[in-house]
Order: sequence, then C-alpha cells, then structure tokens
Amino acid sequence: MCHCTRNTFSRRRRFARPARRCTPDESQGDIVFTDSAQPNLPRAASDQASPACGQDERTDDPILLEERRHLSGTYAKLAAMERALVAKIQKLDDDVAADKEMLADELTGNFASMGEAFETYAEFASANKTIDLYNAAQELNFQNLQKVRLLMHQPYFAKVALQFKPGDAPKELYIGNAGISDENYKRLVVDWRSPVAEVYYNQENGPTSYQANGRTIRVDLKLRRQFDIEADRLNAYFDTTVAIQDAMLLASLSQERSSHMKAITATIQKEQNEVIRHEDVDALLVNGIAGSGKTSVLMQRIAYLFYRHRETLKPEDVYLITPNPVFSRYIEQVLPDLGESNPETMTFNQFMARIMPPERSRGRADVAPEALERIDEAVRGLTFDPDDFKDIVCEGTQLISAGQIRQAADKFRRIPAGPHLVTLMREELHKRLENRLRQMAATERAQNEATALSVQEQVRIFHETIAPQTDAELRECTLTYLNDRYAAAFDTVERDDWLRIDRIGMRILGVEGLLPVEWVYLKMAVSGMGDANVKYVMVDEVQDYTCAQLMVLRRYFRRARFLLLGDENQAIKEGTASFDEIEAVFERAGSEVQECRLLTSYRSSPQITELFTKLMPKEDRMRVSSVQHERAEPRIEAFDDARAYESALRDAVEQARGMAGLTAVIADSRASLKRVQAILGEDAPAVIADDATLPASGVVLMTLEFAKGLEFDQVIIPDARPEVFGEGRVARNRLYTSISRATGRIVILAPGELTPLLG
Ligand SMILES: Nc1ncnc2c1ncn2[C@@H]1O[C@H](COP(=O)(O)OP(=O)(O)OP(=O)(O)O)[C@@H](O)[C@H]1O
Repeated sequence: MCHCTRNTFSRRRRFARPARRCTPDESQGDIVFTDSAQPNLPRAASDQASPACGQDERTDDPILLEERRHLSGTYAKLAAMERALVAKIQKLDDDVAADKEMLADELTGNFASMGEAFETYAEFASANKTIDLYNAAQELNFQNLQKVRLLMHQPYFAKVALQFKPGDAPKELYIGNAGISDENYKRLVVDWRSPVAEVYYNQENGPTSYQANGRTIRVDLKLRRQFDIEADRLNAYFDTTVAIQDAMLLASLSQERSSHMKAITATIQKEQNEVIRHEDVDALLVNGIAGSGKTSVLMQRIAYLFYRHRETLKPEDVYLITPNPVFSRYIEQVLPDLGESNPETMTFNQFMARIMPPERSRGRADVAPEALERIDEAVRGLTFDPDDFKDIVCEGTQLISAGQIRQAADKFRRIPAGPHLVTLMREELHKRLENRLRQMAATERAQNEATALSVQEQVRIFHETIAPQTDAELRECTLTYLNDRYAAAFDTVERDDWLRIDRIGMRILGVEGLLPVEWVYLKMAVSGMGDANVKYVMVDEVQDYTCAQLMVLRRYFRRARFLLLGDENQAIKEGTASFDEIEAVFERAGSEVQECRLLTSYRSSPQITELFTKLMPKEDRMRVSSVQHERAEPRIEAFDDARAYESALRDAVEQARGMAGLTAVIADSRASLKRVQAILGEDAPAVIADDATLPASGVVLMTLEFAKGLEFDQVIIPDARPEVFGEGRVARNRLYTSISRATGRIVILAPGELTPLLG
C-alpha cells in the first residue's frame, strides 16, 4: 500500500472527493459506483466472453440463461470498477510524486526571524493536513479496490426475492461477501451481514422477518436461490429451503479438507446464524458437538461485528484466545478471505506471558475459584509492608530505591492499599523518576556520555547531530539522552513492576508461592491491571479452561463482551470447568450469560459421527445428526501379536500416503507419539507441534493437544488400549475428540486389548 509520510507533501494537492455512500441501512458500507469511478474504458476480458457469462455450455433453462446474463452484467461492472480504481490510485501516486518535487523547491524551512518561523510552521501544518487528506483518500481507494477484488472472485452466492407488501412486485437482492452499488445507487450486491440478508439465512420461504435499526421488518420470501459461481462463471443454481436439501452445503462439505479453515458465508445454517447475528450480551456461551461449526461461527461472528460496528471497532479491540499456535495458523486465512483483518490472536499461555514475567507465566491453572475469591478478600484488608516494594533498576543503575517507594506509599498512608493507591503511587514515582533523570542530566558523567554518542546514535535519539552551546542546552540534550537510555524504567513504573507481587501474596495468603493465575489475579486486585479498551473476547474450546483461567480473563478484560464456544465432551484435561461452572464464573462477576446449542455435525460422516456420539452422555445422543455423505465404515482392530500390530500401523500410514487429502496420526501423549516414531522409523510422518502450518496433503503425526480444533480427511488412532482410554470422563473425552477430528475415514488400532469404550 502506498502511503505518503507527513512533511513530504505540499499543501497544493487537490483531492478527489471520497465516493458517496448509500443511505439505506442495508447498504451501509457498500461501495458506490460513482460517476467519477465510471470509466470510459475498454470492456473487461470477461465482458467479451459469450453471452453465457464466460462459459459456452448450451442450456435451454431460461432461468440459468437469465442468471448468467445477470452475472455477466454485474461482473462487467466490477471489472470496470476495478480498472477505474487502479487508475485513480495510480493518478494520485503520480500527483504525489510531482508534488514532492515541487515541495523540495518551496518548503525549505525558513526560521531566520520569529515571523518567518511562524510562517514555516504554518506551511508545514498545512502540508501535513494535505498529506492526511491524501492518505485518507488513498486508503479509501485501497479499501474499495480490495472489496471489488473480493467480489471478483465470486460476485455473489445467493439471491432472494422479497415482497414487502401484498400485491407489490418482489424485490430481488443478490447477496455476496461485500456490498456494492452502481452509479445510480442501485444495489448490485448486498453484504451478507446487512440486516436484510438475514432472510436468506432464516431458511424459510414465505412470511419471514429481519431486524433493522431496532425494528422488525416483515416480508414474504418468494424465492431463495443459491449459486455456484467462480468469478464470472455460473456453474449452477439451486432453489432450496432447508439444510438437508441444501445442495450448496453438501457440495461444500464434500470438498477435501485444506490446510486452512475456510469461511462458510454462503452456507451458514439457521442455528449457526443465530449465534453469528446474536445481539450483544455480556457472555454468550455456545455449546456445540464436535464439528458443529463452532469455530466457523466464531470467525463469521467476528466478521459480522467488524461490519456492524465498522466505524468504531478496530481489530485490536477484539481478542481471540485459541487452544494452540497450530490452530491459530489454521484459522488465520478466514477473516482476510472475508476482507477483514485478524483480531489479536493468542493462546492463554501467550496472553499470560504478555502480562506477567514470561519466565513465571507457565504452570498449573487448576486453582479453585474460592482461592481467587480469597485473594479479593485479603486485598480488601491490605496495607503495604516495607518489603512489598523493589528497587527500580535499569541498565544496571538503581534509579529509585525500594525505600523511596516506601516514602511515596507513606505520603498516601490514609488511602487503603488497592488500585486507587497504586495509581497515585504510580504518578508519584513517575515524577520522582523524571526528577532523578533531571538531576543526572546535570552531572558531568551523563553529559560526557551524551556528547560522546556516535553520529548514528545522535540521529536516532535527537533526529539530528547535536552541538550544545550553552549549559542549559547541554543539560537539555543530556536529559533527552537519559530519557532514551532509561525508557524501560518508565515502563517498569507504568506496569507497576516495583510491586513484589509474590511477596505480597505469600504474606497475605500465608502460602509458600503463587501459581501464575494467582499471581495475575492478585496483581489485578492490588493494582487494577487490565485492559478496559478491549470490546470483545472470544474463547474457543472453552471447555479446556479452568474456572480460575476464565476468572482471570473476565477480570482482565473487564469491559469486554465474551463469546465462549466449546463442547463439554471435548474437555481433555483434568480440572477444567463444566458449562455450569463457566456460567457461574461469569454470573458471579455480574455478567448476564445466554446459551446457544449446536447439534448438527458438519464435519464427520454419519458413520464417524455415530462412533463418537456413542461416547456422549445418553441424553444428548438422540439430538445429534450429521449432514455429511455416507463414507467408509470405521476400521477398528486389536492385535494380540506385536508384529502384526506394527505391520498394520505401517500399512495404514503407507495407504494414507497414497490417498488424497490429509491424514493425521493422533497420539494420546508424547510418549505414545515417540512409540509411533520408533515403530515407523524413517517412515514416521512429520511431527506437527508449536506453530507449524499443516500441509495440504500427506500424513502428519501429532499429539491430541495439537489436533484440538483441527480436522483431517482421515485419522489414525495408533493406540486404543484400555490403558490409554480407560473409564474416566477425561479418557472418554480424549477418545471422542480424537475420533471427531476425522471427516471421512477413521482407523483405530490397539496393540493388545481394545478399550471397552469402543466395545
Ligand atoms: N454451515 C456450514 N457450511 C459449510 N461447512 C460447514 C458449515 N458449518 C461447519 N462447516 C464445516 O464443518 C467443519 C467443522 O467446523 P468447525 O471446525 O467450525 O466445527 P467445531 O464445532 O469448531 O469443531 P470442534 O469443536 O470439533 O473442533 C469445518 O470443515 C467447517 O468448514
């Protein structure tokens, strides 16, 4: 992206006005194909194709012919719009280049007298304003170009015909990944997130409704048509109403898995749409079986929120907490493919390492909620002790001693310890630090250091070389140098790292040490640490978190709305929170919790779905269904003979290598993974761990922790003995989770007896 930096551009630039926008609520965020964007350019390559929109298949179907004509017209407009935007961007860049030359002559910077200096400053200010305007105009051009290009991949995927009043002619709307209007403000494509598009996802023909600006608008859905479109090519259309007949859904589900998760915009199902378009609530808990689309729904909801709050919601206002880095890589393409940016994405461990000393941030998290509540109680009666503070040391120099911090605490001794007192102390320490650096700036030693800086260092710190003429100038330069050198000390003050949290915790709780979640919770209670700017926090695989971890997240992101998605049957660690406990955590913190269920499996074949649903509690099994095609029967085999087992494992991996798609050998533990490696020797598949990206095909080996949230065309479970999958809840869930990673094929082997869970 070409952006001009400030101070390099003259004020004389004239800018094209940004494109006007449509006013109806459905069209908010649409690109409008304005007169200025309407180019008189040659037709796009696609325009010149046959009347059948880039395809020459003959058909007698009048609907197909009509839809192809429509697509052809829309695509031609998109292509023209793309050319116009490219030309506009190029022209603006050329103008900037020309102006830069002019600037070199004109904006020389005359500071000879006070008056001239003022004039120079005014010219710079004016130039900066112009540059900002230029950047804003160019940014808008780039955004529009990105949208047009997004639509050129697939201009739209559905059409609805809506009758707003009896007797009126139905209004046809084409729905796509972005909204776009022509020069007459006629909507060419409606964004899938716009209010009116809701009727498409309601999946009911006949009377239906949608919400717009807080009102319910009733309409009669006369037609709901889906399209299989690639660029300017319409392959087929389907007039459908419900999932089971949803040809587009079935076509999408029968595709091979890819190494990255894909958006499901065109085939979002009704129950999923309810989560995606759910009104904002403090905490929305989505309880869905394996493969019911929780992660897909999560990504679509983020895109939805970015659209609905596009003026105010920035990617850094949204946090996505993922189970592991492999998973983060797996989902990283979904939002960019939808034309949106990824939010802040991290695992819980990465989050902890950001807010506490990284070397202290890993450790057990199964702390009882009562233990954290005790912290709140203890902090209520806290008074600081002289040993609760530590020296602020930076670059080997002690800048503020613990004793001085104690004095700062004494100054506010009437105020009880807690966030208010810490804020006052922080401000006080800030002042003391500034004073300390000012004193140091008067010393010969610091002044010698400042004047001995290399030219490179001088330019970095002062943006020019320095030659102080007076004592005052020398002190000023030295102070700037010291501020740069000891910048980390200001961070220490801001982050309250002068508090000895471990020491305070051990003292007031009477314990020998704090676990990471206790440490963070205590620091939040004592200092008010947290981020009040984050608006949404999304936690996937929420069943794998302990109450204590969720309490930490809830408190840290104190103003955020939470979306929590999980499956109790996939709780693969001891000590994690049940859904009732999750609700209780949020309710105790004063949040309203609402719950949604997702019970259809979109991932696994009916045979695999049946196999893993047998591991669910009886009362839930009946409600589960799969919409996938019938596939191969599961292969489950136990071997008395070690050699026969090893050869079966080798054969299974070998066969998988010859198959299309990706196969995962999912080991239950690191020890089990090592055993598989030992058996397969040089033929062992590559191990997926840390932040590896999955390949598109072949065979990979991983532990269950890294398979979380992922899916594969085939799964091989290499060791399903009772020792591995015993009777407990966690063992049952581990087996359920391993099996449910498979879409089409599953091979389960056991070197000895088979787990009774599969009996
Ligand atoms: N409406 C849909 N249209 C097309 N594909 C869908 C739809 N819903 C889900 N899928 C597909 O089903 C698969 C499972 O979805 P996803 O991974 O989001 O489920 P999940 O509930 O998060 O699974 P798990 O909890 O087991 O990890 C994905 O391949 C996804 O693309």
